[in-house]
Amino acid sequence: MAEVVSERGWKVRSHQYDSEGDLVRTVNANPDTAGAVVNPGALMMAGWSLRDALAAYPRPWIEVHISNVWAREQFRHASVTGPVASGVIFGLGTDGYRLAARALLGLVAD
Ligand SMILES: O=C1C[C@@](O)(C(=O)O)C[C@@H](O)[C@@H]1O
Repeated sequence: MAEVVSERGWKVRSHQYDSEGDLVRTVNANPDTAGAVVNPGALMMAGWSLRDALAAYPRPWIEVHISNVWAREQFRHASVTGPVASGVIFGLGTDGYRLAARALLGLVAD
């Protein structure tokens, strides 16, 4: 991702947390970013606080899931976060992160 966005001079800030509160604080603390790529993990199904934080995030953001959630259990087929994303990528493995970074370049004006 860092290599993809470097063409615009952007840097990647990378955060990984297990707790929803830490994720919410991170989203809220970074409104000054060009955009975001978020894999909410299982919080896609019930992370309403994260959903609200992402809905308030003022920049484009892409939801990424490494696995094809539609090919998995029924409970993974609905996302509470996806509807407030600029776009969603799933099932393409970790390439999804690179593709999301590329999509952000297109969504954010120079
Ligand atoms: O934690 C994960 C991983 C995941 O977000 C993925 O990247 O495929 C898909 C989620 O349903 C699951 O809970």
